Amino acid sequence: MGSAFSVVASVAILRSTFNEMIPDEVRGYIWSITRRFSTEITMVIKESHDGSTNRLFKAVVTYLDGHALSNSVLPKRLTVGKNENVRNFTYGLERNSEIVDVFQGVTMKWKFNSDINSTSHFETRWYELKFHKMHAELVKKKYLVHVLEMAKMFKDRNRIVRFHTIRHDRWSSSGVNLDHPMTFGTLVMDGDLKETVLNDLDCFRRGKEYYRKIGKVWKRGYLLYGPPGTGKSSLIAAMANYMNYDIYNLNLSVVTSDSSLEYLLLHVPNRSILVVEDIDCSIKLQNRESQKGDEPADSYRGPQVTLAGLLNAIDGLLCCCGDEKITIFTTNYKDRIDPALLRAGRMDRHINLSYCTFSTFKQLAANYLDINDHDLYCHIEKLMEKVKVSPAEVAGELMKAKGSKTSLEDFITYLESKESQEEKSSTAPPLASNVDGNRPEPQENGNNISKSGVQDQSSHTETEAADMGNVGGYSVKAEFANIIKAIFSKHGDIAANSCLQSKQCRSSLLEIVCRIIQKLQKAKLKDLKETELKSMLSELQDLESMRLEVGWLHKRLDEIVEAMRLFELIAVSEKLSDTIFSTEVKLNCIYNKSLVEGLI
Ligand SMILES: Nc1ncnc2c1ncn2[C@@H]1O[C@H](COP(=O)(O)OP(=O)(O)OP(=O)(O)O)[C@@H](O)[C@H]1O
Repeated sequence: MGSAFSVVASVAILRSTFNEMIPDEVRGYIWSITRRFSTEITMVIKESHDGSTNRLFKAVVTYLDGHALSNSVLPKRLTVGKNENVRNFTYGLERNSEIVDVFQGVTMKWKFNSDINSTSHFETRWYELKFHKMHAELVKKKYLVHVLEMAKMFKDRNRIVRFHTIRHDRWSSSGVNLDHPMTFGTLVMDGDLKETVLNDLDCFRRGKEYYRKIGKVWKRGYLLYGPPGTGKSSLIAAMANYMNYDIYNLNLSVVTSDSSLEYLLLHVPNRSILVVEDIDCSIKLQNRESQKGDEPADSYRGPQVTLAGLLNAIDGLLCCCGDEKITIFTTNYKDRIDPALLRAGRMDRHINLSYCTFSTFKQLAANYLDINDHDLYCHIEKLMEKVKVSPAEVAGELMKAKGSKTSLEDFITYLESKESQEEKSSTAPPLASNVDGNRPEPQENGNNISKSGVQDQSSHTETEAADMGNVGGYSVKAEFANIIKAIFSKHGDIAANSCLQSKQCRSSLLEIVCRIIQKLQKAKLKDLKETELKSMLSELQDLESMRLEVGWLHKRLDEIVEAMRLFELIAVSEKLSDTIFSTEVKLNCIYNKSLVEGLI
């Protein structure tokens, strides 16, 4: 111990003697010689660069906090804090402290420095990055980019989702922290619906290159539908937390004009979720002209947004401005929504959230009561086959009492009283059942619920699949399931060799093929427009560049184009020769036939 002290003391004496005795210029020269033989390079990353804030400096702060300070041996001193808008504690280096990061097996030494100007008291801060000079290319080309990318990821992960509302036709300036506890861990869903939604979101998040490649705006639209209390708002919160996107709540009833709506939508930033709740109610707006006519001019206080305005604003925004945006519409009455709003490209996925099944009840009981099984479950299961009950109702009942047995008993009483109420109402004369007005019962599957009110579990599963079908492991809209089956049986799995790896992305490609087939199925040659054909052909080219085997469809489209041209020629020709006449007879066959005959 004593000898260690004497070594340190001698070094200190030597250093001060060196500094005092040797003039500045000579010292500088000696250091420059030493540096020449040094194997290390030092990069200095200052807080400001070329007179403006240095993005790299900010990224280093976040990177070291999120990566190096959590993965390496901690320095002896570090700073720690927690700001309002972040989820976790944030750590940083203290002045003059160092930390080592390892990237692709190479050691990167970071040091934080700061200096306070004695007159202006202005603090200058900078980081030093030291590495062996043989790794200079690695640092320049890869490591710094890695720091920037990781910092962005850590920042996104740590930020709290914010909720924005509208005030005077503008988004509230910074919104409020959402801090909603609902996650995909606590949200209960039937069957593999949760997994399907998660896969869809993952695929979307990773889809930047894919969307760019196929020339589409990077956006996704979801329609959540189902009776009240089945988890539509909860799913939105879970999605926002999962994606870490802010929510922009578009309450159409407070927007005063179509142009304000356009402005609002244009100012939804990237990586956000735009939510329009109860879209069926908002869509009544399209009739405001007629409402105005029925009422005195000054009594009309209704919203000023039209359906056309909404469609334009959504398409305008999504087609040209911004990236990575999700739009969600919710409704209790899917059949009341104008089909224009639901068409593919606007709402890509229709997700049906329905009444509780016994399986979802068990998930809720596990969440709320910490139990996985109970003697009373058998009785509950039988009752739930007869009584429709929403997750919100189950949650409400399970929260009432403390003990699990009491809770379950109370829940049974609740189900029994619902059952007897439903029996009474189903035996009541028709007039009596209409006494409460003519608002139909909300749809759980896009169809009216059966009169007896008994939840038919099998039809529930069937109709749920009506929105998300599964063919050969591909999750596609059920309306496309039969088309895909027909394609696969004639041409095999045309997506098997696609350059896209995930089934979810391949499913989206298959849906594009189905959409083309569907258009052809509906159209006759005389109705087809050249522009439509061109857009189908360019979609096919995109699909082929993704190595989808659609040559057979391409060939048919070429034939149709050819037939169209010939027919136009005939139509303009004044002199019909015999040959042309016989061609026309042939063409007329195509003209009146299904355009997909023999194709699949
Ligand atoms: N699927 C679910 N998983 C877990 N909890 C749920 C679920 N659905 C509903 N709940 C519980 O019920 C409450 C109300 O549900 P939520 O507001 O999400 O339903 P909703 O479908 O949006 O209803 P509404 O159509 O009336 O707006 C939630 O706060 C949550 O506690």
